[in-house]
Amino acid sequence: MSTHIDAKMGDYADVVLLPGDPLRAKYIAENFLDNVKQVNSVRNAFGYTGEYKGHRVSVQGSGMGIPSMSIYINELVKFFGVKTIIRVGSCGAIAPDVHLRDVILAQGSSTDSAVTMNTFGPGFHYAPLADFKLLDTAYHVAGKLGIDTKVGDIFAADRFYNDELDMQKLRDYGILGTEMESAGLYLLGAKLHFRALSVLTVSDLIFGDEKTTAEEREKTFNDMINISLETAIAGK
Ligand SMILES: O=P(O)(O)O[C@H]1O[C@H](CO)[C@@H](O)[C@H]1O
Ligand SMILES: O=c1cc[nH]c(=O)[nH]1
Repeated sequence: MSTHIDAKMGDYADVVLLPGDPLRAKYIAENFLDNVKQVNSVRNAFGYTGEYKGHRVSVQGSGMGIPSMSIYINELVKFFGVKTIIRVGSCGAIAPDVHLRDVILAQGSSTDSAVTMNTFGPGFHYAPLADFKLLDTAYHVAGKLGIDTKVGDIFAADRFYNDELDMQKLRDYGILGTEMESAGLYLLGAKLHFRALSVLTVSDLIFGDEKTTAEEREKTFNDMINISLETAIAGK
């Protein structure tokens, strides 16, 4: 076991879907996986391992924000041998052509988090990127499933509530949407040598009033889940 995960080596598959919401992890395990075993419940950060089309896949809740997510990623990779992590998250739409419930594949993630600067020091601005093969696979898998995806840069915000940020400027520079983890996921992917991708569903509009409910965010983002599971087992 590790500090925040009460499992043993071998309990997790080498590929893990990582939603922020532990109840989304439960929903995925109960509705998409066969032969499911719960492998973590410490702090109610639920983790499960099961089978998708005969292949072992795990799903683990990461909590909100880079600090919480980084704890789970470090422990999954260092103590449980995880090699591929696909975040399945919600996000707010920023770009004008991104609509409620659209699926975004985050090719890169800008951020106002200090993690990149604290890693490299001032004056160097690291560009956190998705694993290209995973991204390419997810894009083509989505096409085969008939699901349209938007691919590009997203913004991993350090704060959910932030009055000081100029969202219009992010829109002007082509940022598709905002969430709170992907830059940290991609930075850790590079550091710890695992494959990383964020697949996101638009849960609300930054420049509009439409939004999904908490229950919808937990239980209805099936396009994102199907793309991610098919990507997880592609080539196996
Ligand atoms: O739906 P999840 O995966 O938690 O992702 C988004 O939702 C949370 C904020 O409501 C943040 O974690 C953000 O990144
Ligand atoms: O982090 C998030 C998630 C969903 N919507 C937002 O605006 N921000």
